[in-house]
Amino acid sequence: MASMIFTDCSSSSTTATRFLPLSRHRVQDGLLHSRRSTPLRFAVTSPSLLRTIAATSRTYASPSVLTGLSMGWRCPVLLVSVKGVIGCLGRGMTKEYVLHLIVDALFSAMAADTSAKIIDGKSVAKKIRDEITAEISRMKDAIGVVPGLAVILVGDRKDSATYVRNKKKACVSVGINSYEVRLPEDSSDQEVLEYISGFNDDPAVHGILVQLPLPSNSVKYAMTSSRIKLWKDLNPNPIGIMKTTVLIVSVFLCQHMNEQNILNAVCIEKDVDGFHPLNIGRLAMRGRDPLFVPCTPKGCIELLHRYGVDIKGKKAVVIGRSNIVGMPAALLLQREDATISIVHSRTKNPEEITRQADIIISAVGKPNMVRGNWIKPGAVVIDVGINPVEDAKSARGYRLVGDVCYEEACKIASAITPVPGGVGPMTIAMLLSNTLSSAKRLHNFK
Ligand SMILES: NC(=O)C1=CN([C@@H]2O[C@H](COP(=O)(O)OP(=O)(O)OC[C@H]3O[C@@H](n4cnc5c(N)ncnc54)[C@H](OP(=O)(O)O)[C@@H]3O)[C@@H](O)[C@H]2O)C=CC1
Ligand SMILES: Nc1nc(=O)c2c([nH]1)NC[C@@H]1CN(c3ccc(C(=O)N[C@@H](CCC(=O)O)C(=O)O)cc3)C=[N+]21
Repeated sequence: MASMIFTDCSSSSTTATRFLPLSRHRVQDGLLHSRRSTPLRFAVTSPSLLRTIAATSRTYASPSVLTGLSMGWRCPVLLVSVKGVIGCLGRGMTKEYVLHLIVDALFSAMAADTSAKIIDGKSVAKKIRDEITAEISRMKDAIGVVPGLAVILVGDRKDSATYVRNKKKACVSVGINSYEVRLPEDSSDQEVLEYISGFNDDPAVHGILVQLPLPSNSVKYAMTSSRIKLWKDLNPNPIGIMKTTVLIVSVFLCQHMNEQNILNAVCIEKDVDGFHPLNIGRLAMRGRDPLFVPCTPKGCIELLHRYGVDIKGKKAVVIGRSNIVGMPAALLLQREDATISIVHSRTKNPEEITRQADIIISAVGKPNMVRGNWIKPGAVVIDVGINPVEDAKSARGYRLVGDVCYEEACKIASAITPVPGGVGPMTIAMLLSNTLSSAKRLHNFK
C-alpha cells in the first residue's frame, strides 16, 4: 500500500474557502431584500437540488412572487404568477427589484443545500457486471467459449495482492475463467516474459494483465545489500557470489524491473489493460481506434455517460499524467471533444486551472489535495485517487480517501464520485468488459 499519511481537509496548507453562491439577505416587512446589485448566472443540474430549491424558495421568498419551480427539469424555471408580480409592483416595487427578489430567492435556496449528486460507481459497476454475465452466458451457449483472464503478480505488495484477489472474485462472479501467476519479488524479467509468452499462445486466455507497479530498483537494492551482508558474514560458495554479482550488475543496468519490455510483450489482441504502446498510440491518433482502452479512464468516461454529463465542448482538467490513468484519461476526454488541460507536479497555481473546469478528473495519489476552492461551482468531479489514511476507528486501522476533499467538494460540485465506491469498482468492471470483448473478437462472435 502507498505510504499512509494522516491528513484531512482541515490539516492541508491550503485555506479552505467556501465557494458557495451565497447572497446576503435581510428580511424586512416579511419580504426578502437583496444587498446584491448584479444578478448572478446559475445552472442547476441536480433534480434533488431542484427539489430543495423549490421547497426552500417557497419558505424564504415572498409567496406572492414565487409560486413554484418546475420540478425534475434540467434547469430551474421560476414560475412567477402574474397576480403575484402585479401585487408586488402595486406595493411600489420596481420591475428590476422584483426580478432581483426572484434570483436571490433561488440563490438563498441553493446556498441552503448545495450537496452534489453522488456518482455511484459501485451500483453502476454492478449493473455492468450483470450485463456482462448475460453476454458471457449467451456466448457460452452459442459457441461454447468461456472468456479467460490471466493475471501476473510479481512481489508481495499487500495492496496489489488485494486488487488481484478482487479481480479474481469479480471474474468468478460473471463467469470468466481466471488464471493467476504469483512470482517472488526477486524474479527476473525473463521469468515474467516466459509466462506472458505462454499466455499469448494459450487459446483459453483472452486477456493478460501484469499487475503494476512491478518491483522497483529499491527492492532489488535492498535484497542485494542483504545478500552482500550475508556474503561477508557467511563466506558463501562461488555460485552465491556469482548470483550476487549478477544482481548488483542488474541494479546498475536497469532503473526498474523493465516495465516497458514486459508491457510490450503482451500481444495487443490480449492487452485488456490497454497499456501496450500500440494501443495507447491508437488512442492518441485521430481516425484510429485502440483494441482496448485502459480500464480506469474508460470507467471514468462510462460514469460520465451513464450520469448524462455532457463532455463535448466542455473544459476538462485532468490532474496527473501517469501512463495508466492521467494521460489516457486526457486522451479519452479529447476524443469525446472536450478541451483539455493537464495539471501535474510541476504545474504552477493548479487551482487556477482546475477552477475553470466543467469536469475534473483527479489521479494523483495525494489525500485531500483538491480543495473546495479548486472547483468551479457546478463542476463534475471524478476522483480516481485511492489513498489510505490512518483511522483508529476502522478495524483495518486506516480508511481510503480520494485526492479530493469530499466534504468541501460535495457542497460545490454538481456531481462527484465517492472513494471508495466510485471509480475503483468501475475499473474492475471495465477489465471484465475488455476481457469479454477480447474473447468475442478472437472468436468472431457478435
Ligand atoms: N480507482 C482506481 O481504479 C485506480 C486508482 N488509482 C489511484 O490513483 C492515484 C494515481 O495513480 P497513478 O496515476 O498510478 O499515480 P502516479 O504516481 O503514477 O502518477 C501521479 C501523477 O500525479 C502527479 N502529481 C503528483 N503530485 C502532484 C501535485 N502536487 N499536483 C499535481 N499533480 C501531481 C504526478 O505528476 P508528475 O508526472 O509530474 O510526476 C503524476 O503525473 C493513486 O492514488 C492510485 O492509487 C490508480 C489506478 C486505478
Ligand atoms: N495492470 C494494472 N491494472 C490496473 O488496473 C491497476 C494496476 N495494475 N495496479 C493498481 C491499480 C489500482 N487499481 C484499482 C482497482 C480497483 C480498485 C477498487 O476496487 N477500489 C475499491 C476499494 C477497495 C478496497 O476497499 O480496498 C473502491 O474504490 O471502492 C482500486 C484500485 C487498479 N490498478
